[in-house]
Amino acid sequence: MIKFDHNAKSIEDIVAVSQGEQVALSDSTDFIDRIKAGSDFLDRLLAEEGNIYGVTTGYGDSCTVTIPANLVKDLPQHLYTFHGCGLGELLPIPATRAVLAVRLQSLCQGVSGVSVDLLEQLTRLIQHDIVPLIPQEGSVGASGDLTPLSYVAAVLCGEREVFYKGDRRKTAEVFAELNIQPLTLRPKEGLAIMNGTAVMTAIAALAYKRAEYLAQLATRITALATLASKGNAHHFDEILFSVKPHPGQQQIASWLRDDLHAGEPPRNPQRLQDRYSLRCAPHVIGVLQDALPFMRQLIENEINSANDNPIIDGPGEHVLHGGHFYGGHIAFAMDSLKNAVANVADLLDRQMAMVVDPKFNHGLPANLSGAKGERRAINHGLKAVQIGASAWTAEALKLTMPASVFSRSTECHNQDKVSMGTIAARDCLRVITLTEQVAAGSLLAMCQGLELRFAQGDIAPDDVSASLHQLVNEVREYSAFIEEDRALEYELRGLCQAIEQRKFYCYG
Ligand SMILES: N[C@@H](Cc1ccc(O)cc1)C(=O)O
Repeated sequence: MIKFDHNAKSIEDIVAVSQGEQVALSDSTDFIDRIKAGSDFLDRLLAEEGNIYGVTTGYGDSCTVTIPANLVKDLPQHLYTFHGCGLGELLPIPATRAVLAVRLQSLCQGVSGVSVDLLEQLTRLIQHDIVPLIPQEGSVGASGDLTPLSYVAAVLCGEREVFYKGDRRKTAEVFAELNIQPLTLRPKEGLAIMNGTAVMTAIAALAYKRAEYLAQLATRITALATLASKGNAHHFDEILFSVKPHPGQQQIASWLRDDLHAGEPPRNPQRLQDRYSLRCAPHVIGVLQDALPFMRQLIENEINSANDNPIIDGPGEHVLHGGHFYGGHIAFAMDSLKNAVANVADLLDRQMAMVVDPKFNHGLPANLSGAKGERRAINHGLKAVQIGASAWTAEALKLTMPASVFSRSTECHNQDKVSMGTIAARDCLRVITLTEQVAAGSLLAMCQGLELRFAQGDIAPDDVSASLHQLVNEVREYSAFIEEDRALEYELRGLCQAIEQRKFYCYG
């Protein structure tokens, strides 16, 4: 159970909610007073001065338009209605639950001028697992995720559609069934829901966890690849890495040493220098590992921020106009993360290319085929999986073009510099999915390679660390050693799902 109030939430909290963890809204008087201070101040200001941006004016470039008093109450509904123009695929359900949690956390900071009723309604959606249908496209990520978040606003008010208990339903029907009253948005509340970075930030939180796991899994795959290709474990030597003090890179090298039991480096190693995809693995995966703490800081700061405009300082009685809906930090995090992750895809793809190729694999059969005798002639082992990995890697690399550099001036040049953070986040998630596919193919190849070494008597099973045996055993629950050709799609899909769900035990 995750309690929402003004206290900070971690990436892990958001991921837990995305996966179904239950939530509650704090009922502490301190918290409720904090929220009420903002909405009460807005009420007073409206009564006394009668002029607040986005409440009695049009939005964005239309802020010079004055709203007649009798139409002020209709304005929030117009905001989410005219933004109901999202296109593209729907956001998956877990990501949408994360969006709800991220927006709730931002509004809980108590500086968006919203009512406790609104926070309760948002909490109710998560509690009943009522998930708005949100089309993914149409946000420039700087006036917040206005268009996708309009779907959250509309659903809170009983409009548009939701997923509920596995079905796509009209929100109004589901609310009626559960006796939930549609919300009528108060002045400023439409803006408060929509004028922020919740969609890109939610996707970023999910991407972070998967990328963090990929750094570990790629390390363990590299250990298997080193054994399968008779590589030199002393490339990961402790003294060697002590003189290049990137902590993440050192961590990867240390994990590799543990997995490979590498002891004192021999004076005359048989193989002096492996190719870079083995020798420089800590230098490639290490970039991702070293980037993670900074990525976490960017994402968690955004989760715990008031990303809205205007900011309502209830106790101090200020309405502060700014640009906190601008998703530049998430855009940078996602543009950078996808680059670091795609490099890991490329590394694994190169390792696989080496291990399946009898010109480079130091004595393993072509394509790692496990077939025997004359049947070798018709069996092609992992040939097509390796071709697939090349395609998945190319697609991942192609998507590394930064989105943030494609800022367009939009909305009558009011939004003349925007973040494109949501596009960056969606690309990052796609790059991660493709890299997980490459990792799945690599797992098949490296487990097969190691077992072939056992069969050929090149390596004694007892000389291999328990951690690597455990990974091979776990992989074998999804896919057996390949002796005769078989169509591997469903086994690969199973492995991909297991990777996405972080099922294979890595380094704790
Ligand atoms: N994000 C804008 C408000 C806005 C809202 C909706 C729009 O369609 C455009 C602009 C601001 O706070 O300044």
